[in-house]
Amino acid sequence: MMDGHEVTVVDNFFTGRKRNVEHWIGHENFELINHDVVEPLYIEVDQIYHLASPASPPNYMYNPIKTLKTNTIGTLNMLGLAKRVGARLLLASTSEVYGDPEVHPQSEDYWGHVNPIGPRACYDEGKRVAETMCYAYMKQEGVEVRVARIFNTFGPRMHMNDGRVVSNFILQALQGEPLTVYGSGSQTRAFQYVSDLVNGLVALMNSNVSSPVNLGNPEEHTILEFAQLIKNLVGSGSEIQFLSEAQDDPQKRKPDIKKAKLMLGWEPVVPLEEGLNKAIHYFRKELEYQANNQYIPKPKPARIKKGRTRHN
Ligand SMILES: O=c1ccn([C@@H]2O[C@H](COP(=O)(O)OP(=O)(O)O[C@H]3OC[C@@H](O)[C@H](O)[C@H]3O)[C@@H](O)[C@H]2O)c(=O)[nH]1
Repeated sequence: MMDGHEVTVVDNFFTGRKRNVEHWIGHENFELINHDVVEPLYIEVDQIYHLASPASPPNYMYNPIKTLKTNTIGTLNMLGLAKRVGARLLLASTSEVYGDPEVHPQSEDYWGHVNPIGPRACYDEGKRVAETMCYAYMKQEGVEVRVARIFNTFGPRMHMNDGRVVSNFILQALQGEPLTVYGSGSQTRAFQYVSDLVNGLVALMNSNVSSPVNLGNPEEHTILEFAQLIKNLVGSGSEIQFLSEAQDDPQKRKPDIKKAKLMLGWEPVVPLEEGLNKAIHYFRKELEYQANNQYIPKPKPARIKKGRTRHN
């Protein structure tokens, strides 16, 4: 919008919130539509960032059929829209297409190791078939597609109840509650800050690279190291609590970003601690906001019917 583009945001608010975009409402280049991409959408656009789908494991597992519909029917609808209006479509795919990887770090030519009937399948397989659909539309219909395989990302405006590890640990540390580590904590992840991802998505959309590109920060940590880091940054006395391991949890994950560096001239620039401090600041404010804006329903006073005076 700041570059002069007109932006239409389409959201069904399943995991998104109007508060996240309220500062744009009224801007001449901004429009917000409450719509679910599982239903067809008729608008005129020249670029489509197809970001729909819950991305947090507890959210996408909450209603796996809906997750599948969003990633299959929703993707078909967005590709149909792209075909009709001649728009370019960028699919937000995921590092989860690599499943519990047997290759480390993961580069784009790795086909992945996914359990097609496990609890994560609605998302992993949903995104895999969404990629397949993109390339079918590209080959058969000439639709221009871009595919970003997004690795773990965090930042301000994540939902408090998102359920992913960064928001969970920060909120737990801020509230003095135990940091919940699933399994031994030896599994690894690499976290990128949201502004790096946004820059990568825009660079990919405007590039001529139609094959999949990893977007992530390659700095890898174990989840236990990560819990300790967040505890220190918050200055929290919270304990670390070990809970049972999540089923099919990928044991290691780290992006190989050579392709993004070479073909997009992109790489993450926000250091982990700087990004985490921004997220911590945001969640501190959110907790204050929540404490001051609790909606406490007041019981309605009983309606007393005016009695009629009976005259005999
Ligand atoms: O409270 C928690 C939450 C999570 N974890 C662990 O932390 C690791 C990261 O878990 P998250 O839920 O944040 O995210 P995951 O890496 O499992 O999945 C994510 O991967 C990449 C994206 O495409 C997706 O948005 C998301 O599915 C996992 O090993 C998980 O078991 C905890 O130890 N404690």
